[in-house]
Amino acid sequence: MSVRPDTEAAAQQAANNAPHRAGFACFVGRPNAGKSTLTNALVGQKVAITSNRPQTTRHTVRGIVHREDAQLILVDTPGLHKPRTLLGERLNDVVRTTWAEVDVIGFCLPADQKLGPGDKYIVKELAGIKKTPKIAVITKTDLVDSKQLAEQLLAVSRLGEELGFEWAEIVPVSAVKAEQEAGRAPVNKGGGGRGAGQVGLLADLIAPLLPESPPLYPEGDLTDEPEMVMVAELIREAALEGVRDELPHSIAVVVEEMLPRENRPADKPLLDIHANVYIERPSQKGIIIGPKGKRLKDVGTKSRKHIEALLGTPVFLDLHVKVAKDWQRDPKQLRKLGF
Ligand SMILES: Nc1nc2c(ncn2[C@@H]2O[C@H](COP(=O)(O)OP(=O)(O)OP(=O)(O)O)[C@@H](O)[C@H]2O)c(=O)[nH]1
Repeated sequence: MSVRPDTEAAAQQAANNAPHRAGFACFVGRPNAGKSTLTNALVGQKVAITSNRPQTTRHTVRGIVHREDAQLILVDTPGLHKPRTLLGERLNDVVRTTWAEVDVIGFCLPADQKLGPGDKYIVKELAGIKKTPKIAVITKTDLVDSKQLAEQLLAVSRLGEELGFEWAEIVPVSAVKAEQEAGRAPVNKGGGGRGAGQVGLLADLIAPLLPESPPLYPEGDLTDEPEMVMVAELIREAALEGVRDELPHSIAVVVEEMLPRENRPADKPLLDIHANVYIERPSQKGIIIGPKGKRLKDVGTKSRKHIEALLGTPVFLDLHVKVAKDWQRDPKQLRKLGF
């Protein structure tokens, strides 16, 4: 008999005897650091909104990783940044409140970007949150060679020392590699995903840092974000694609209504979704709608596909573009738009 099965059996035995753990973790880092992509890779399904534009994550979206030994609830926060508007200030408050409440904080630093003032600003703020264990996650490792990666690992370790604390762990990951491996070894369900992407390893390292607790969510739940908010985020993500640089921060989406279409045969259900895309100025309307309405139509087609995948039902999506004048600066409008 080979040694390996015995070792595996022993590990399994230990896992069976170990107390179950459950708790919250959040990923922080500069915009575009790869936080949402990492959340999705850990959960194994698209729950957080990703885009190659900074600051796309506005709502706190939780992804839930179910494992034999632990349940990890991931809270995805917006990036911390210098506030220029009322919205910016509120977002930063959300971030700090989240940090103080979670069991583990993962600081994400892209492997291909020099550790800069933005990262130092965030880590300095993190150093102030003494009791929460902090893990440094070097993301996007597929974009660099081993020498560059080693330098980044050293840089982040030194930054911790400079600021007077020690990282609980420093882990390099690649969500892209993990995704490529996903077909062979899913991370969710525990046990899989220990390949070159190292996303499963990250979950292994976070799990022991969580408090002893039975699962907090039923197995199979991947997120507790209300469906309407998730749907709105999927539409906003599609609306952000390919628009001019100044526009992303001006787009908000509110789902007004989600109702099953009446008198449909039981095997052919249809969900009617009415949503408004809000922009700040009338001049932005043309950009969103596009020539002969083509852009808006594309936004509808694209987001509908994602929504149908999320909800598991065919959808009729009715999109309207509305102007909410200077909504980012107006407290009343912000409340109405869900901030
Ligand atoms: N090559 C590579 N690209 C990645 C990886 N992870 C994320 N990206 C890309 O990096 C960009 C930003 O990723 P996000 O996950 O949206 O980043 P974020 O930190 O959530 O961004 P904000 O929501 O703006 O804070 C996207 O274009 C991703 O496709 C990775 O492991 N490898």
